[in-house]
Order: sequence, then structure tokens, then C-alpha cells
Amino acid sequence: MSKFIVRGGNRLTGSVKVSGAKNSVLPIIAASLLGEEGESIILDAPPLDDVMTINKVLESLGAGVTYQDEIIRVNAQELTSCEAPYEWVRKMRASFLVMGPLLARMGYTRISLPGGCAIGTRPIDQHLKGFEALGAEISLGQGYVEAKSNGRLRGAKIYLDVASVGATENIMMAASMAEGVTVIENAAKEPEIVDLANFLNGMGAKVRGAGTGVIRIEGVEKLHGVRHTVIPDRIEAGTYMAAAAITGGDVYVEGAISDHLGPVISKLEEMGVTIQPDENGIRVIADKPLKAVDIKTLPYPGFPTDMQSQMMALQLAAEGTSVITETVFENRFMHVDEFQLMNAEIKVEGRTSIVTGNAKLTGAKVNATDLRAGAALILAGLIAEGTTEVGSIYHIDRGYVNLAEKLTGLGADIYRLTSEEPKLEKSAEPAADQTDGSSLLKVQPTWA
Ligand SMILES: CC(=O)N[C@H]1[C@@H](OP(=O)(O)OP(=O)(O)OC[C@H]2O[C@@H](n3ccc(=O)[nH]c3=O)[C@H](O)[C@@H]2O)O[C@H](CO)[C@@H](O)[C@@H]1O
Ligand SMILES: C=C(OP(=O)(O)O)C(=O)O
Repeated sequence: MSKFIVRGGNRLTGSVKVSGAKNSVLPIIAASLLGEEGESIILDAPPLDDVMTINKVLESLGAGVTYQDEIIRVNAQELTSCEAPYEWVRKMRASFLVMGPLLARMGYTRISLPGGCAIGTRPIDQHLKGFEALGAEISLGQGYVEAKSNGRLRGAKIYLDVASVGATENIMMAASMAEGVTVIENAAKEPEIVDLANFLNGMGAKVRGAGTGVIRIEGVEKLHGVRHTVIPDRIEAGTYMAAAAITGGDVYVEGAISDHLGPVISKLEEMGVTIQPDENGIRVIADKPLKAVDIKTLPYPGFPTDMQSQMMALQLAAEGTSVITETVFENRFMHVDEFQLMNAEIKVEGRTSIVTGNAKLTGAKVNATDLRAGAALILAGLIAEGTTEVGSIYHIDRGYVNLAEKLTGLGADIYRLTSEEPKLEKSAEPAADQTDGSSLLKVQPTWA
């Protein structure tokens, strides 16, 4: 199995460039299916396994997709299939985002229930509630969701019970081609939602209010391809900021947008780290011992759950005891067991972790239990005594471009030990709770 091998002890310095945002490019690629005329050109598309996977989904639907030099070209003028198969969708949750565009454009779609990081049950009830409000008929069976509409979807008012990023995106895309006006209330406000809205508007859609809790979409009859540059990845940026902080380093994170990183910057400052944003990036200087901080994850603009495990690594290095409360996902502390293998002292009580600082971390063989957990273990490895081997790195490859190379460029001692097997296709099995999808629905499926 491929691994990252990290030897701790090096202080990171220099400059690192952030890639395009995974969580922006994936919905944007899905949205490109709406383009009935012309092609979409997506710039700064990061070369991630997730991007390759969603490209495969689009190809399986009949779209023409090319990817070169971080530019994706999608020609979706002719689609030949409305079905996204298990083979691709099981690997990542975001592939479920083709449902909204297919339903809007083709009036029918059949999609396998999604995979992705096993950090909680991750139901899709809010997506389906939105589609039903737009007039779609939904049925479920054998791990697939089927949706059909009798003619065009119809605009509706939809209140989301949780401000779900994916549901907001899926509904926004479907509503873009609906007849009439859709209003999404309690919409997610993440920067990736704004990026998607900008992409859709470039295609000819009329989406207003993205980035606020109320999004208004006036449906149009047809959309066309557009040229669009993906925003920088705020979670990748935050991870390099954390790497600088944990190693007592001085790193310029090129491309990081401080407006997208408000809570991460605040928490690092509370820990005693100096943050100097400018128009091209953020300089992070850690020249004092880190102080303990408490963190609570929340939907944007709250502290991002996708930075929770990386911050836990920092809390281990800080002076004093810190607390993390995870409110977004119910099972996102799997990295705790792995940190403990490195001599960390962490107590989990429900959704809260109590982290004892000043940890004398020692290198160990650990597993990336999910994407961000993998990044966090590498951060811990950067300060651990001896060698840390991080396995299951197919999770990390889903979301970090050239992680070892970028860290090496900053002076870290890390490399990838590559082995032939198992390939991503074979190793990324769906979570146990996703075999027939019934646990994702929160409503009783018709086949139960
Ligand atoms: C590809 C992508 O963009 N992934 C991000 C997206 O995931 P994703 O879009 O899956 O996350 P959501 O915002 O939908 O999930 C937030 C919470 O809402 C719940 N929920 C969601 C949908 C639904 O229909 N019903 C429901 O109850 C989830 O179980 C979770 O507890 O936002 C998450 C929260 O910021 C991030 O961690 C992921 O990195
Ligand atoms: C949870 C994540 O991704 P996904 O939603 O694609 O599983 C993440 O990016 O940390």
C-alpha cells in the first residue's frame, strides 16, 4: 500500500502555492452538464483523484471531457445517458451533484447513492426534498435514487432543515432551468456556493443572493458553456497555514484568500501565530510557543469542519488543554485513535474532544481514516520524534495536490512510498452504512 513517510523535526519556511478548490471544482464540473450550447472551460482545476472521478461520471453520461494543464473542457451539448453508476458515484459524495443538472436538463435521472469520507451518515434527504418541491417524483431502490419530472421543473420556495452545502448546490443547479422562481431559505453560505453561482450565471442563469442564507433563482430555458476560473482551496490553504504554525515556521501561502479563512485565522492568532494577509496570499509566522484554544465547528462563516483534525494536531503541540466540539458531522473524530498511536492524550466525550497539549509525539504507523484526518496525521508527523508512516493515502489524494512535493518545498522531510496495489478503484469501498442507501434518507424507502 502507498504511504507517506514523514520524519519530524524540520521547521517549514518559504512559499507554497494553493491549488484550485476541490469543493468548488466538483459542483462546477457537475454544473457544466447544463450547457446545451458551446463548451465550458474550467481553469485552475486541481489534478485530484476526485476530479478524475467526476470527469469519468460526466463521460459516462455522454459528455466530452478533456483535462490538460489544470484546464477542463466539457462539451455537454449531447448527453447519451441519465444514469450515474455505482462504479463512480460510490467513490465520492460530490458525484451525487450530477443529479440536479440531469434532472433539470433531461427530466429524468438515476443515480447511485454517494460515497465520500465516512465521517457520518451523511443523508441526502434535503437534496431530495428540494427536488420534490421543484416537482420531481423520487423513488428509491437497490442503492439508487430515481427522479423524474413531467415537463420542466417548477420554481418553488424551499426551506432547508440544515444548511447543507451539497443540497444548496444541487437545488441551485436544478432550479436554474426550472420554470419560474425558486427561493432557497437557510441556504449554505460557503465561498464554494458563490463560486458555483458565478459559474451558473456565466452560463446564463439568474442566481442572486449566493453567500447569504437566502438564494433566489429565476429559471431560464437554456444554458450555455462558459469560461471560469476556480477559487483557491481554502482548506488546502488552511492546512499549509497549520503546517507553518505547528513547526514554528514562516511560510507564505500563495493564493490563500483571507476573507475565506476568517475563523482559521482568528484561531491561529489566538494561539499566538502572526498572520499577515496581502492581496496575493497570507504569510504565517509562528515564533512563539502555541497556546491552547477551544474550537467549535459550524457551517460557514463558522469554523470549517474540514479544518478540525488539522487544528487538533496544533492543539496537541500547544501549551495547555484545548477542546474541540464537532457540530457538523457526528463521526469526525476517527483521527483521535491514530493520534493516540503517536502518544497523544485525547479524550472523546460525544461530539467533544479534550486535547492535552505539550504532547511528546512519537512517530508511528498510522492510517488516514479520511481525507483531512490524513492531512492532520502528516502535520503531527512533522513534529513527532522519529518516523511516521501514514497509510490509506488514497483519501489524501482525493483532496491534496502534490502534498509531499509542496511540503518538501518548504523544507519538510516527507516522501511518498508508492506501491502498485491496491488501486483507488479497489480500495475506496463504500462505507458500511451506504450499501443500500436506506440509512441516508431519513425517510422510509419504498423497498424497506
Ligand atoms: C464536496 C464538498 O463540497 N464537500 C463538503 C460539503 O459536504 P456535503 O455537501 O456533503 O456537506 P453538507 O453541508 O451537506 O452536510 C452538513 C450536514 O448536513 C447533514 N445533511 C446534509 C444533506 C442532507 O440532505 N441532509 C443532512 O442531514 C450532513 O449529514 C451533515 O451533518 O460540505 C461539508 C460541510 O462543510 C464539508 O465537510 C465537505 O468537505
Ligand atoms: C469531507 C470532505 O470531502 P467530501 O465531502 O468530498 O467527502 C472534505 O473535503 O474534507
